[in-house]
Parts: sequence; structure tokens; C-alpha cells
Amino acid sequence: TAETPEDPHSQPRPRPRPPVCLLVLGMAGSGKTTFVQRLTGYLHGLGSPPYVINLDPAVHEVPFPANIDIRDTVKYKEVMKQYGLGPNGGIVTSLNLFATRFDQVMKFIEKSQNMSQYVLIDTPGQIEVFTWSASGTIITEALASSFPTIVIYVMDTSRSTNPVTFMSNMLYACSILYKTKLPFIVVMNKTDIIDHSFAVEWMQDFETFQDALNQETTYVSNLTRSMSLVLDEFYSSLRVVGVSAVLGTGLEELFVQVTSATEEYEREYRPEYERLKKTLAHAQSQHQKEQLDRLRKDMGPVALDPGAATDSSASAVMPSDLILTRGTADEEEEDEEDSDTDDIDHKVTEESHEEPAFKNFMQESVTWYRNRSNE
Ligand SMILES: Nc1nc2c(ncn2[C@@H]2O[C@H](COP(=O)(O)OP(=O)(O)OP(=O)(O)O)[C@@H](O)[C@H]2O)c(=O)[nH]1
Repeated sequence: TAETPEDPHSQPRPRPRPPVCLLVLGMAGSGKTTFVQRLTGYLHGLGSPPYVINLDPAVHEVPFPANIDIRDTVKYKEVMKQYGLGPNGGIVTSLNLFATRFDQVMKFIEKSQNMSQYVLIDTPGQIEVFTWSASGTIITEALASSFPTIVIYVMDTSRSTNPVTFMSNMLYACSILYKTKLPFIVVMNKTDIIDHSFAVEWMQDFETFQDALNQETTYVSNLTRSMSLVLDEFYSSLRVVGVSAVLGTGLEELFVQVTSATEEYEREYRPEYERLKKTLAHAQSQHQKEQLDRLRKDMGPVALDPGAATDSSASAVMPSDLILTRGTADEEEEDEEDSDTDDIDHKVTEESHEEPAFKNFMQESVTWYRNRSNE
């Protein structure tokens, strides 16, 4: 579309840049949702409203205006009922179903990029649902291969005053850093209850942490002593910010760190993702037909459109307009009023549903990457 010429008398407006995705992870109760809510308000206050995505299917209430809410697409209680799952299985399966349509979310984010400088993503309460699942990986990689993406690890400072608990939390943070391979910021939340300076001191001064550990006599502390040596390197390059999501303090400092992490993404991660994208597209186009044949054999007549599946350049199942957005300027997509569970084929088992769904996602991704690289 043609761009309107800029009014020479108006304030110079910064060129639209790709939005920075802030992927908010953290243990249950660490304050992720409150943090996203606070961040949303803060950015609105700066005249830079973020694009907000809720990926927690089990949350009762989303206290911020979400542009995309997984609950509009998949009702996790319905998923539990249909597949005979418990709450955790229901949440995992809901996220899996959603991940199969994440290409649509990517399109919405792309459309939003002239309006929003930041995309905030709230994740399920149970951290492992996202960090140790295929869907979490798919979503993270989809985001990180297109936009600067930063992991924000929210931790409850008030529950980390014990050195062994603190160490466990840091080990978890470290494992996520190595798993996502993305720029990383630790947000020490709830600083209205206790200032995070004790934790910063433990991270900067090995002796202080050892002193704290000396109060502990369990065998765990011996392990922690050894582990703290290992973590020293992790700490040395770690970005840490103390925040109170309830009071809204620490957010200026957070955005200083976000800017630095974005630069790190552009410098170190983007070239790697570009390379991976090319390798992935190449490898997948070679194996696609073979994989589809095998999948069709496994799945029998379920879910795949037999005509479309043989054409490696077309997607087996075209994405429906399933992902509903809220409060955006997008026209047609928003008008859809599909049922929340339209994407669930109730006749098939959970496993048989997921497999073709992921297959479709991968296939659509390849087509999408290919189209992009041809642009
Ligand atoms: N004092 C204090 N409490 C907070 C802060 N941030 C969150 N909380 C409280 O911590 C509890 C958990 O907050 P949530 O935002 O629901 O945490 P969550 O990580 O999204 O939890 P899940 O719903 O399990 O994903 C709530 O009672 C919040 O009010 C904070 O900065 N200070």
C-alpha cells in the first residue's frame, strides 16, 4: 500500500521497526500475569500500546486487554472432557492445538507491527507446559525466527531468600536460557515485599553466597556449593532487574535491559536464526513427501485432506480463521465468530489429532518461510 507522505511540520516519528517480543515465563505464582498487566498499563501510558497475547488456557480472568487469547480458540475444560484428560493434560493439549495455528498469530503480529513496538506474551501458569513442550518450542522458534525475541524470566524474590531455593530457581533460569538460546532477563518480582539486593549480592559476590550457604547443613547445600561455582559464568552475563508488578516500580530499568537484550538479539541471534531458517526450509522440502506418506499411513483417513497432502508446495489443511483477535484494527479476521472448539475433531484420539496437526504446522511454516524468502 502507498505510504502517506510525512507532514514536515509534525514531530519526527521513528521509523516502524519490527516489534520486540517479550516472552514472559516463570513458575506458578511468580507474578507473570500481574507483570504483563502492569507492563501493558505502563506502555499504554508511554503512548506505545503493546500487542498482548495470552497463552494460558486455564486462567480464569485475563486482567489486561489481550489482542489474542488462547481461550478464544481452545476451551481447555472442553479439551479435558473430549480427550478424557486431567487439568495438566488439558492445558498441554490446548497449547498443542493452539501451536498448530501459530502461523496465524504470526500474521497478526506482522500486521500489528506499525502499531505496536512490543508484543507481550503471557504463558501458562505451570512453566514446564511451555518450556518443556513441543508447542512451546514451536511458538518460541516461530517468534524468534521473525522478530527480536527476549525471554523474561519472572521470579518471586520473596520466595527465594533461602540460598538453596535461590540456587534452584537460578538453575531453572539457566536451563531455560540454554533451551531457548535467546537473550534473557531475570525479573526479580515482588520487591515491595523484599528488596532484591540480597540476591544481586549473592550473584556478584561468591563469598557472600557461600556464607549464606554455611547456615545450611543439609547435603543439598554441598551440592549447591558446587553448583554455584558452575553458575558463576551464567551470572556474569545475566541481566537482572528488580520489579514490583503490584507497584509498577523498576520498569524504566527493565526497558533499559530490554533495549540491550534487543541489540544482543540483532547482533548474535538473528544471523543464527536466518541460517537455521534456510537450513530448515531446505531440509524439509527434501523430506516432506516422504514424511507425509508415512504420516498418512499412520493416521489412516483422519484429518488430512488427501488431495492437498501430496502437493508439497501447498499446505495440507489451510489455516482456518480460528485465532480470534481482540481490540485490533484487523477487519475480517476479527469478525469471525467460530465456536471455541471448532478445531477439535471429536472423533479422533488426542494423539492422532496432534500428530497431523503438528505436521500441518510444520508444512505451513515451510511454505511461509519459502514465501518470505522469495519476497
Ligand atoms: N506483593 C506482591 N505480590 C505480587 C506481585 N506480583 C504478583 N503478586 C501476587 O502474586 C500472586 C500471583 O500472581 P499472578 O500474576 O497470578 O502470578 P502468575 O505467575 O501469573 O501465576 P499463574 O496464574 O500460576 O500463572 C497474586 O496474588 C498477585 O497479586 C508483586 O509485585 N508484589
